[in-house]
Amino acid sequence: MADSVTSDDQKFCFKEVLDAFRLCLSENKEVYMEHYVAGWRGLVKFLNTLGSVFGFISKDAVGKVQILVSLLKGEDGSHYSTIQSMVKYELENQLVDLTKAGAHPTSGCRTLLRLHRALRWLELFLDSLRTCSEDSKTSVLCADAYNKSLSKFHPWVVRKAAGMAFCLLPGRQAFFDVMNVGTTEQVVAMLGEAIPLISEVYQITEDLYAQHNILDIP
Ligand SMILES: CCCCCCCC/C=C\CCCCCCCC(=O)N[C@@H](COP(=O)(O)O)[C@H](O)/C=C/CCCCCCCCCCCCC
Repeated sequence: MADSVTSDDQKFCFKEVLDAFRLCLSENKEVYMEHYVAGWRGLVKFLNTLGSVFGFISKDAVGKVQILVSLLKGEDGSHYSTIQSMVKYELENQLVDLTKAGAHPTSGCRTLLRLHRALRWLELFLDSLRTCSEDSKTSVLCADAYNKSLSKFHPWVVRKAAGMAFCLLPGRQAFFDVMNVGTTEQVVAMLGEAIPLISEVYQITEDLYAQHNILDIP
């Protein structure tokens, strides 16, 4: 794993994100933290190509990825090898603030929940990018996906700032070019591979959090 999640010495390549999410699931459907975090690092790399107006989003995502990487590399790292083991360990050891913000603002469960909610936005956004027409506006697709998912967890000021940033998104073709995959047909095919993987990781995490009643960690 590279030292810095902000390192942008490598060009973004969507295949990296696809590979990370492909490696995320174990045979018995546990979600490997190392690959989950690698998927997010790849996505942040893409976000960083969009310019400083997206800096506040990138900063938040990078901060959360860094928290998870620190836990994974820390002395209790063995408990963080999968999302399932993290939830078990943190709940059994009272390391999560369950009802109100308190002693554990950077617990793995809380931090991952924020990224998990954003993963639903990603799934919806990628699906609309995959199926949209050539002249569709990415700003509208992104806002629609956001309004159907992540926005309900954000206060007005964040929703407003995100909405303004979306207006500055490049067009669909520029998106596809930055993905570094090849022709439009190849991009669409790769999105078709990635979306079910992302969706499965999302659903397994959602079910796990629901089962432990931790979908509302403050
Ligand atoms: C062409 C295909 C590739 C598409 C690649 C998309 C790349 C997206 C990369 C990262 C997505 C950003 C993930 C943001 C995580 C946000 C987590 C969150 O909800 N944080 C809030 C709550 O945290 P706490 O305060 O409770 O700790 C925090 O308040 C948020 C602050 C920043 C604003 C987040 C807005 C998110 C908008 C959705 C992402 C839009 C990215 C557009 C780029 C296409």
